[in-house]
Amino acid sequence: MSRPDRRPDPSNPAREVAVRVLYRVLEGEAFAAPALDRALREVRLPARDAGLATHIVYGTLRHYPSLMAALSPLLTGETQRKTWAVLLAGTFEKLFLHTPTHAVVNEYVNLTRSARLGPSGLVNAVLRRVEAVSAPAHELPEWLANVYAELFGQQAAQVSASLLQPQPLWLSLSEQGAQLIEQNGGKLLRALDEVDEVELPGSLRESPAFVQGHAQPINPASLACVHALGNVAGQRVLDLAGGVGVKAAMLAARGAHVTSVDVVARKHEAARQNLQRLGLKAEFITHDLTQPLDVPKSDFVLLDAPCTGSGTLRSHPEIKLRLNPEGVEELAALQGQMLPNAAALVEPGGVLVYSVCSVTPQEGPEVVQQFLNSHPDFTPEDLPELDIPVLREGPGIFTVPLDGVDGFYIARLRKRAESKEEGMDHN
Ligand SMILES: C[S@@+](CC[C@H](N)C(=O)[O-])C[C@H]1O[C@@H](n2cnc3c(N)ncnc32)[C@H](O)[C@@H]1O
Repeated sequence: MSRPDRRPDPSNPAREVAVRVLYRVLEGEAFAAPALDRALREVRLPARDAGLATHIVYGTLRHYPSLMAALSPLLTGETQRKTWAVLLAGTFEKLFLHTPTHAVVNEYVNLTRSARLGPSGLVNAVLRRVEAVSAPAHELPEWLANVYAELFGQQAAQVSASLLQPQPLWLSLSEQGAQLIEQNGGKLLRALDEVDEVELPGSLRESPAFVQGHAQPINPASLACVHALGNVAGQRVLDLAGGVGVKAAMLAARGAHVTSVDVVARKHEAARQNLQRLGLKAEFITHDLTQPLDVPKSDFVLLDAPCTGSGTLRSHPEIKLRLNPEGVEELAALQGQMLPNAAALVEPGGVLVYSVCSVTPQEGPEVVQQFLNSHPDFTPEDLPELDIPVLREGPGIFTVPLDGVDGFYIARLRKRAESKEEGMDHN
C-alpha cells in the first residue's frame, strides 16, 4: 500500500521569500533592500512573484505600527519570532492588499507548515480573526512623527503619506541610456535635472541600460548634494564618506578627478566596480574621518556624512522601527567630529558641502551651526537652484520628501580666501 502524501500544499514561493527576509530584518540582522536583493537572486522568482515578495516586505515594514496594533490583542504569551514574521506578512496582505481571508489563511498556514515557522493552528486562528484597528495614519513612532510635524508643519501629513508609497526608480541616464530604456520596454515617466523617474519591465541590474553603463540609480535629493558643489569639471574633488561611490560616480561623470574616502575598505571595491561599469575612474583612500586626513587640500570637498537615514523611510522603512532619539544624538556627535576634519581639507576660497539623508535638526542645521560658531573662516552660501521642493533651515536646506524625493539636509559653505598678506611666505 502506498503511504498517503502528508506534505502540505505548497504556498507561493514569493511569500516564503518575503517572510524569510522580514524575519531577518525584524531581528536586526539585515537591511531590507540588500536582504531582498540577495534572496531574489538566489531564488530567481518570475517577475510577477518577485514583485509580490517586494510588495509584501516593504508594505509590511511601512505599515508595521498598525499591523502590530491589529495583532497584539490577539496574541497572549510568547510567540516565536518566525511566527511573528508570518503573521505580520499575512495581516498586511489581508488588511492592505485586501487578499481574500481564505486565500491569506491558506497560503500562510501552508507556508508555516512547509517551512516549519511555528504553530500553524495559531496562524490559522489569528489570520482568520485579525481586523484593522484605528492607528495613527503616519505609521511612525511618536517621537519621529513629531520631528516630521515640526519640520514640515501643515505638509507633514502629506509627507508621511508619501513615505508609505513605493519608492520610484530614479536613474541618471546618458542619452543612449534613455534610448535603451525605451527600446527595451521601459518608460521615462518624469524628467528632473539630470535624473529621470523610470519604469522598467524587469530588474534594473539585468536591463541593457544598466549593464552597458548608461544608467546610475540616484535619488534627486542625493543628486542635489552633487549639484550643490557647482561646476566641478576638470577639478579635484574630495568625496568624504564616499561609501559605495554613488556621488563619486556622478562627480566623475561631470569630469571631476575624484578621491573618495571611507572608513570601510570593502565599499571601495563596490565603488570601483560600479565606476568601471560606467566607464569612469576615481582614487580611493581608507581612513577614519574622525581623525585628520593628510592629503593635499582641494577647492571642492563633499562630506556626505553617515546619518540615521530618517529622510529615506520610503526606501528604508525599517529605519523607523530601529531608530530612537539616542541614536540621533550619537550620529550628530559623529558628524560633529567629522565636519572640522573635512573643513581642514578645503583650500582657501574653496567650497565645502555637508549633507545627510536625514530630517532631524540635530544632524543637519545644528551640526552645521555649531561648526560655523567655531570656524568663522567659513560662510554659508545659497545652493544653486534645484527643481525639487526645499525648505530653508539655518545655514542650509532640507529637501522635502514628497513625490519619491528623499529628505536630505544640505549646506554649502565657502572658506574665506586668504588675503595676500595672510598668504605671503614670511620666511
Ligand atoms: C551616507 S553614506 C555615504 C554614501 C556615499 N557618499 C554615496 O553617495 O554613495 C556614509 C558613509 O560614511 C562612512 N563612514 C562612517 N563612519 C565613518 C568614519 N568615521 N570615517 C569615514 N567614513 C565613515 C560609511 O561607511 C558610509 O559609507
